[in-house]
Amino acid sequence: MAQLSDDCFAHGGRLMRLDEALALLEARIGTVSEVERVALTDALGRVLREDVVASVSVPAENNSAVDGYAVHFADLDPNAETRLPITGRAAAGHPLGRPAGRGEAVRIFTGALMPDGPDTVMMQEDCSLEGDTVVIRPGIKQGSNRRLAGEDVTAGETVLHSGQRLRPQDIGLAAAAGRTDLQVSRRLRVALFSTGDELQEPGQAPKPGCIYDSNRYTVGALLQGLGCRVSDLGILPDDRERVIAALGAAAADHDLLLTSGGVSTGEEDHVKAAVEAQGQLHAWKLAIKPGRPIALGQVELTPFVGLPGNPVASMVTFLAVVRPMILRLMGGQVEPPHRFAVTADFDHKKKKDRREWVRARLSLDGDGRLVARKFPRDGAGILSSLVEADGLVELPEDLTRLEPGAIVDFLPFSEVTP
Ligand SMILES: Nc1nc2c(c(=O)[nH]1)N[C@H]1C(S)=C(S)[C@@H](COP(=O)(O)OP(=O)(O)OC[C@H]3O[C@@H](n4cnc5c(N)ncnc54)[C@H](O)[C@@H]3O)O[C@H]1N2
Ligand code: MOO
Repeated sequence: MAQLSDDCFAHGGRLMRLDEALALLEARIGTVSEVERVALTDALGRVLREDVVASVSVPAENNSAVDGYAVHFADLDPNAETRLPITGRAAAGHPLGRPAGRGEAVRIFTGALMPDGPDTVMMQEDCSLEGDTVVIRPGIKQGSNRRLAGEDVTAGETVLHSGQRLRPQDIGLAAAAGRTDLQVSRRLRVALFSTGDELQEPGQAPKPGCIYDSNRYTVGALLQGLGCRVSDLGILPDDRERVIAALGAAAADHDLLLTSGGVSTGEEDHVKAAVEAQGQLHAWKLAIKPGRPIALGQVELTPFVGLPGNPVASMVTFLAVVRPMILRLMGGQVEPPHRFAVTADFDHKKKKDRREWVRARLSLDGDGRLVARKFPRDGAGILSSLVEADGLVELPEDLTRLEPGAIVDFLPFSEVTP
């Protein structure tokens, strides 16, 4: 289960660009090798670990796309009404059972097998009936309203690729292609802790100077959204021996250890010492805002990530760094999430060489353009700003000044959270 080489996160200590951090992680983190077979009903969100080849064509045979009448196009008068006798009936799952010859019209329903012979289907709204005769207006094209065998999927075609995270439509296509189960990465086992003497469990009577632990809930939910099996190991006490024991025990049966808090200076931090006692720890300073300090390391050969304690920093750093890392561990394709061009309605000054994300809400302006409005309070501790926002305006490293009206990249939360 070793996904790491020894001391793989070593880095010089200077401010690191996000691209550099991601490239380093990509180079040094491997994929958890174990896979499992799951029923299609359990496959949502899992990372596919096989190519799926269709065993059948979809549709398997030519069928009708509408309710109407199947006819031979050659029987239709291009300039005048055509009258044809209705000689049979084909419904979905109930084929005509014989070829239909020239001069016949077969009553047909959506999804019904096209009888041998007819090549065109007249929609019933475009016909009228005179007893058992259908009256067809001129003007239809040959082959209309017919779905051809294999027009969706051809037998033997690869319809899904190893590394995809399975969405509802992917699972539907696997079913259409004849599959009942899929080979996926086994769930990643992630141990999640919070650290900090000021933290209390929600529900406890509030103590002076304390706050309720929110990061463990935000990060736990992000992990669940990625399909991880999360071991919620609570708030770590400020007791070095217990932290060493807790991290050591978790390393034995988890693929990733995740904490939040205590990564900036680390003086009072037993987590740092506990990781170092059993592996290595490297404090990275990323050229990003919010976020910046992040600790990467390993306990034995299990990767360890210490997220910054500030709630906004912890979620944003998770999305920017830990999410791609988890996708990689799961064997998923790590493609950058889609950003969308929107108009900024705010001005913003920023430091050069730093990637910044501004929490923003989208609305339509009078001209129908999508406009990103900045959330007024932008501290790294303002968790409500993430709740109010639809996503993040992403400002690149080389930008120093943003003027209202500028076109910016918008990263909706829906691209990176469940
Ligand atoms: N002298 C310096 N001070 C700070 C620096 C720095 O470089 N030099 N960096 C700042 C930045 S940026 C951040 S982010 C924080 C990171 O601090 P830590 O990761 O060490 O986190 P803590 O000090 O433990 O906590 C920071 C803040 O977040 C609150 N917190 C922590 N855990 C949770 C939790 N589970 N749920 C909710 N809130 C949490 C904690 O109470 C603190 O208010 O450091 C800056 N300072
Ligand atoms: O990581 Mo810190 O948020 O920039 O406060």
